[in-house]
Amino acid sequence: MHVIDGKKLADDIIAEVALDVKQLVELGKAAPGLAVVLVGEDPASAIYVRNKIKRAQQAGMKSIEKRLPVDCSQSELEAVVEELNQRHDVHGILVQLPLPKHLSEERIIRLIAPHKDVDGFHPENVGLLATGQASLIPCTPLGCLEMLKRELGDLSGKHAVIVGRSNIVGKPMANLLLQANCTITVVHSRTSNASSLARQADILVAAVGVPELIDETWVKPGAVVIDVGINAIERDSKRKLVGDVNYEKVAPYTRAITPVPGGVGPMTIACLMKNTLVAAQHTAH
Ligand SMILES: Nc1nc(=O)c2c([nH]1)NC[C@@H]1CN(c3ccc(C(=O)N[C@@H](CCC(=O)O)C(=O)O)cc3)C=[N+]21
Repeated sequence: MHVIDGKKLADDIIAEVALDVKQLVELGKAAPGLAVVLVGEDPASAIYVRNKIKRAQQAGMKSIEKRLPVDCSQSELEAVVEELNQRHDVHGILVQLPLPKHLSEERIIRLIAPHKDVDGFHPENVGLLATGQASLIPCTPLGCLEMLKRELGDLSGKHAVIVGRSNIVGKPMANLLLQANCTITVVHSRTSNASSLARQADILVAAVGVPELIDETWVKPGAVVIDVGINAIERDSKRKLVGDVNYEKVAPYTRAITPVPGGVGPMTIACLMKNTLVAAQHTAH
């Protein structure tokens, strides 16, 4: 068994991106700009945004933050996105999700210019991914794929079981792995025999947001386990981050496993920087 070091891999990717950014700038182009839109103040997003700002700096990118009050209106938020769509110094736009209940995520995502949609959530990018065409690919699944390829090389013929069917992880993960010639099973809350299906997996991706749901009864010995969950829980009156996988119980049976923290999280941010670089490379400015 070995632990996949997402932090180290993310550091390597950021260093590569930084070199490419330097080249762009030497060619007389503007440094890639990444805009993050935050509605309201939630402590978990605060950590995420802080990490993104730090990584953008390391990569030599320009980082722009737009903060809106939790009670802002749909049209106020739309005006911010429209302004960012127009700005030549902004190559990537990320609207932090989830949005407060009174705002429509679908309408906001549709409004983001597809070539600036570094989350890969716009229906145009979703459709391109589903049909195997180049696109901006959601950061978390992209980071997971990178770790899987480094671990296993060619993924052809592997059986991947994905736990969770969200638009931001489960569904794009299934499409990406299908593209990589895996056989895909997606299990979710209505699946009757989820753990026995999971036990057939060569690759198990957990993305449900239920702390430590996956124990050793879900895992075939020698499987590669990717834990996407980042759940803040309280244990022994201390705040702690745990994944969707019960790491202590599962790790001994795996070929390789990602830890939480230090696994998928840092890779998500590294892929966000990579997507922003790609978006900048594809524009004339
Ligand atoms: N439009 C949108 N796109 C997102 O990608 C998105 C989002 N909204 N909303 C919130 C979630 C959450 N998310 C995280 C990414 C990295 C870490 C991360 O870097 N975690 C580190 C550090 C944790 C820590 O510092 O304590 C780790 O797991 O090691 C965490 C959380 C992206 N999200």
